[in-house]
Order: sequence, then structure tokens, then C-alpha cells
Amino acid sequence: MKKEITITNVEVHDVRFPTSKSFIGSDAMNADPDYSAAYVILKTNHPELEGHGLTFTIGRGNEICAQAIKPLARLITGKTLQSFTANMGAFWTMITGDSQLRWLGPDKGVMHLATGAVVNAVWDLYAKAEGKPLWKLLADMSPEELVSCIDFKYLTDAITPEEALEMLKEKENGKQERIDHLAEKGYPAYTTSAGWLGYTDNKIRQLCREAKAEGWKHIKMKVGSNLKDDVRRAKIIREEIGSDLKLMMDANQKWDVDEAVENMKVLAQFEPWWIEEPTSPDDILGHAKIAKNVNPVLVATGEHCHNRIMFKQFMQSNALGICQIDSCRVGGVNEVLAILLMANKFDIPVCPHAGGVGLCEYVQHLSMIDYIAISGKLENRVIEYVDHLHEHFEDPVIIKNAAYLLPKKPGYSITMKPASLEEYAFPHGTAWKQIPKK
Ligand SMILES: C[C@H](O)[C@@H](O)CC(=O)C(=O)O
Ligand SMILES: [Mg+2]
Repeated sequence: MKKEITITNVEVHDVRFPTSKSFIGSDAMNADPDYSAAYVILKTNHPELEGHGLTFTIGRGNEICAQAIKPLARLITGKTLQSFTANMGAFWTMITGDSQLRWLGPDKGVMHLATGAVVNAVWDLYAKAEGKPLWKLLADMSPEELVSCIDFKYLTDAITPEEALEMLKEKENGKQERIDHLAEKGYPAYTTSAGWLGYTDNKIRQLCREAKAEGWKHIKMKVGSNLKDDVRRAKIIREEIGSDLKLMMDANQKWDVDEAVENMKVLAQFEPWWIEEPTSPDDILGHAKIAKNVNPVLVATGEHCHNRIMFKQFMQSNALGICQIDSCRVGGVNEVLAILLMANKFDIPVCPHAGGVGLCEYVQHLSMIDYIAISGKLENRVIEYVDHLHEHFEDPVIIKNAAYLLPKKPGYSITMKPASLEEYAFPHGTAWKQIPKK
């Protein structure tokens, strides 16, 4: 990075897509989500260079996230990008450690969602300034540089910086081969788009048939409405996809612990690979109990896991068989790196959450860096794919043969088209003009 880059202003946009109209994204808890983004643009002293980031919400409440970004914006406005990139770990500690804001967080709730948007926007700016896609920016870092991005506070009983360094050094060998592999084959993906809960049986049947014909090998369905419906829908899906394809189930926090175990005894006949969010995402011991009792079905969670410390406890207590990192539920790239390293230490596959707007664009970079530099593995790892709203991004994901292709353009792939930002601005964008506000 040759020129000095100063963040001169932070724009915040409340962007919402009326996905609830067609039940896109619907599940047992979220019957009518409007996929939304509290969206940040970092303006700099170089008009052609901006950092973009978002945090995902599902409609009402997006404005609260947008508001929460504003006090964080104060912490970075007027500062140079170089003052952050000189020590990305210190940057992250500064953003999450403000002595007056920290009563609202840190590491949880709206403040942490807002943190994810701002931190990711800084990483996007960093990657763009270096002319590299985010995965490449990270892949080009030395093990020491990667470790220095992470705040290990509260984690050292599970992983120390020294252990993390060792792990990363071990994976230095073979990095280029893994990049070449991704360039040729892409990173395996699964689809959630066939099984939203609000879809009719016929629609699910049709979408599963299409997904199989398109070459998808893994399909996720929503469960948790009521057991009879779950069984009927699972039967339809298995009829369409046969027994070779992997089926995953997502209850979106619907059940109590014992109810989850009982329901999974019935749903086990459909041979799900995992049951996702079977109960409250905060109930670590509950997940451990479920995991013990539904084995060999794995328990997956993470899209509502607030922070690295909770992930640590899920891993330490065998409560998690699949780790579903979320790119902006936690505080952005720095915190995700910590979670990826812990998952590697506990030998837990990472299959990121991407059911939302922009999440596929984000998480492809995270899984790719996991493969290239951290776990070095693809076995039992798939990135979620939802087939919605990619047309609003400048550098949308590309899926071929049920795999994400390696992103090539500089940045974190999260820049939305200006026309989309305008059209879907809430509440005054043209897309919202004819729609009654809920
Ligand atoms: C409300 C979202 O669509 C949610 O259902 C996504 C999700 O659980 C997933 O992608 O997994
Ligand atoms: Mg889910």
C-alpha cells in the first residue's frame, strides 16, 4: 500500500429487500424475513477507494443496527488505514473496547452486529488498497501476521497464540497447491434454497428435483413447524433426491432440549447429516445433551452464536459437530480467524452460515482461507448457498458444479451496486413505495 489512505467519512445505509413476499428465507422461527443490511461505506481521501461492509438482519430492527454503527464510525473517522493495518489485532481491540460503548456489548447483540459491519468494511478497504481479494490478502500474510490479527483474550485456556502460530506454520507447506485446487474446482457448496419453510410441498418437490439435476450433492431443509409436517416434507425431499445426496435439517432454535432429542429420533429415518440450531443458541449444555443423544446425526450451530468465547465453550463441551461461523454476527474477520483456529484445534469442520443477503459473498473468502492456511481440509466442509439477491452485488459469488469459484476481484466481494442501495433504501426507496410497511 503506497499512498496514505485516510477515512474521511462513514456513510450508513438501511437497505431492505421484501423477501417475505415470497417466503424466501422463511423458517420455523422467522416466518416472514425481509433480508436486510445495515450497510457501511468508508469514504477516503481517494475518491476511487472506498471500504464497504454490512451486517445482516431480517427487517424491522435494521435501523437499530444502522444507528449502532454511528458511534463506532467515530472511532475510525479521520484515521488512516495504515494506522489500523500496522496492527490489526490492536485495531479490533480498539473497536470492541470503547470504554463507554462496552456496557452495551462488547461481544453481543446489536453492538456486535454493528462491529461486524465496520470491521469488515475496514478489511474490504484494506484488500482493495492492496489490490487483492480478501482471501488472498490473508493467504499472503505470514503466520505471525495472521496471529497478530487476533485478540486471544478469554481464549487462552483453549488456544494460545503460540499454538495458533504452530498450526499456521504447519500449513505453510502446500498453500499454493490448495489455492490451485480451489482455482480449478472451487469450494464445495450446499443449497438451502429448496427447503424454506413457507414453500408449498409442490414447490419443494420441484426445487429439489431441479437442485439434483443441477448437480447439488447437499440440500438443507427447514424443520420445526410441527413434527407431522416435518416428516411429510422430509419424505418428499428424500423421494426427490434419493439416498445418495446429503440432507441437512435446520430447526432455527424451535425446540426445547428434550423435544429436540425426541423429534430427531423420528426424523433420523431420513438420515440427516446434521441438525442445525435445535434449541436456544445460547444453551451450550443443552446442545451437548442433544449432540450426545442424536449421534450419529451431528449438531450444527453458529449463525446466532454471539462470539468466540461461546464458540470456545461449544467446542470444549462437545456440543458442536459442525461449526457455522457467521461473517457479521461476530465482530468481523478478526474474530472469525480466532474461531477458525479453534475449530481446527478441536478438529471440527467449519460450514459457514450464509442464509441472508451478502453472506454468501462474505463467507466464501472465510472458508477459502480456512482451507488454504488453517485447516487445509475440505472433507465434510461445505459452504451454504442461497440463491437470492446476488444481482445486487458488484462482484457476486459464482457457483459452478455446486462449488463456489475463487473470487478474483479486490476486496471482500460485499460492495452493493449504487442503484440497489438507492432502490431498496428503507423506507423511501422505490422498491418500498408500493409495499405497506409492517
Ligand atoms: C431467516 C434466515 O433465512 C434463516 O432461516 C437462515 C438460516 O437459518 C440458514 O441459512 O441456515
Ligand atoms: Mg440456519
